[in-house]
Amino acid sequence: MPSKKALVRRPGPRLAEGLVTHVERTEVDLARATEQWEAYVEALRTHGWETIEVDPADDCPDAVFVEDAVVMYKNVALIARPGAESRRAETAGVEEVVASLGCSVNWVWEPGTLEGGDVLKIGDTIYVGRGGRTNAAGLQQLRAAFEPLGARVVAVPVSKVLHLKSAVTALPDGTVVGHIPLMDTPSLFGRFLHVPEESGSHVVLLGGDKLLMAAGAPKTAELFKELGYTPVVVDISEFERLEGCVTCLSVRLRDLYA
Ligand SMILES: NC(=O)NCCC[C@H](N)C(=O)O
Repeated sequence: MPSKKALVRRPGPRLAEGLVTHVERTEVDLARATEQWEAYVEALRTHGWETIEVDPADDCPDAVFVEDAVVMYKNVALIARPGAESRRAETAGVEEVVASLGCSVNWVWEPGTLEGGDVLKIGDTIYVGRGGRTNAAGLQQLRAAFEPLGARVVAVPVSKVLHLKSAVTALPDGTVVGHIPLMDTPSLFGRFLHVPEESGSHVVLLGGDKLLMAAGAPKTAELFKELGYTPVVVDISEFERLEGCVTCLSVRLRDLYA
């Protein structure tokens, strides 16, 4: 039965120490980030999502980017093993919540590494970025967990951005949207639409024609409007300083069994 729950995790006191890899470090304003996070959560709620707060992991500066800790497919949660060692302690709290929601739980094991930001699901096709945070063993373990359940896993090289979903996400009709300069191999995606801004590549499907997007992509929002979608815009500029995007601040649970 379709469910509309979303995991979120409040920004912790050490947010400003979060990792940066492909961007220069700039100062993060924690108070402003917290306001932006609250508005993000409110946007999910306004569009019918019941939000569930995962317990804080205050020693982990990047814990707010909760999508990296788990990958959901059907009722199965694959607990990630972050490629960034400083993020490994984030997964325990997420595991507890998905187990309490009745998910079947599976894990990525050493030597595998995998972060949820590298996983883009479009129906039963699961694109997995092989890049700085997800290695070949992690990818293979995801295949072993999900292919027997009916998924088709497509590996995608990622070298220019942090995660696959820093470069591409998908519209409700399955069209992949991305900003070509950030992509290694646009030709891997069957139906692809280039968008004019980097953060225009990031959409969270809220249901129906509603697309949650960052305020930093006004031209892309216009393009999506012309295609019949309704952008729901949130300012996440403090998270963008740490290479975060709208997708990484939540995990939507759409196929809970219970
Ligand atoms: N899925 C995502 O896009 N996650 C963003 C993670 C940003 C964090 N500063 C990191 O480098 O791990």
